Amino acid sequence: MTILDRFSQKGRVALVTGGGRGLGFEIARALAEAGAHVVVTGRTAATLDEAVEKIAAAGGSASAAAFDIADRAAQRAALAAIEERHGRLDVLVNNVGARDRRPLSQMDDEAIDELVRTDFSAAASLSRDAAAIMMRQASGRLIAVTSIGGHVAMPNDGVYPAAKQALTGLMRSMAVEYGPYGITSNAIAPGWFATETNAAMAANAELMPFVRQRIPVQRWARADEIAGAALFLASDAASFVNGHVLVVDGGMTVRM
Ligand SMILES: NC(=O)c1ccc[n+]([C@@H]2O[C@H](COP(=O)([O-])OP(=O)(O)OC[C@H]3O[C@@H](n4cnc5c(N)ncnc54)[C@H](O)[C@@H]3O)[C@@H](O)[C@H]2O)c1
Ligand SMILES: O=C(O)[C@H](O)[C@@H](O)[C@H](O)[C@H](O)CO
Repeated sequence: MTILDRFSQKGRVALVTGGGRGLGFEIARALAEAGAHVVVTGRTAATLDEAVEKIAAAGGSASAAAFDIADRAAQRAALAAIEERHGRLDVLVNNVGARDRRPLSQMDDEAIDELVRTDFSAAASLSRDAAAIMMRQASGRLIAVTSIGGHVAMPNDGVYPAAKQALTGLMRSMAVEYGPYGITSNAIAPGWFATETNAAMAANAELMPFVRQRIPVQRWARADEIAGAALFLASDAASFVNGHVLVVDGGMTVRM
């Protein structure tokens, strides 16, 4: 077996939440290109169908499951369908993350709860139920897409960084709890990526002096620059990497 073989996802089944667009789509595309069957989830069936078509057109294998990530019954149904159809689940990427760019002082109780439910609690229940399948196989990969938000905080960004840090803490607990069962848990913490959701900010020329000053590589990341980190953590090449946060931010958080 060569080192490149250790990156292969052949014969594996992966579930990528929020895989219809943005970073989730790039992660799904990479896992499929490496040989996995990838199930992408999200709320909009048409977006997911388009993602599945793109992956299939490139020779990959994918299917879609449309549901709100916070809907626990729908989560369980999606996992049951994967078990029934494929008999296994090798990789879970908790990529869904809602954004609420408001200071805490402007967020009411419902807004706080909703953000935590979507960005943290949904990943906790889905990971628990996915890990139950992975424990029966004695192998699996749990990957959380967190953020540099929380390592550092932006003004007017009240709760999102806290939800992402909660997800980081969960990843570490899972690394300890599930490590004995052959399941690794890791996080990817992206910096500033020019995905659809950031399109207006990425196109804003007034922000570029800040970007050049704060990000050592002096630019926004392309969405596909997340893919290598995800494939690595999902692969046998990362078999002894457990409980790690892989920061992908062009050096933004290490700059004084
Ligand atoms: N783009 C960045 O710069 C950046 C930086 C750090 C972290 N992140 C994180 O990376 C992840 C992907 O970000 P992105 O830029 O691709 O954003 P995005 O908004 O395009 O992706 C989020 C995905 O999750 C889905 N989603 C959101 N709420 C959902 C819900 N309640 N139920 C089901 N699906 C839901 C969206 O439809 C979308 O497919 C997020 O967790 C985000 O917090 C992004
Ligand atoms: O943690 C995050 O999700 C990121 O920081 C993103 O929100 C953006 O890249 C940044 O805020 C600039 O728009």
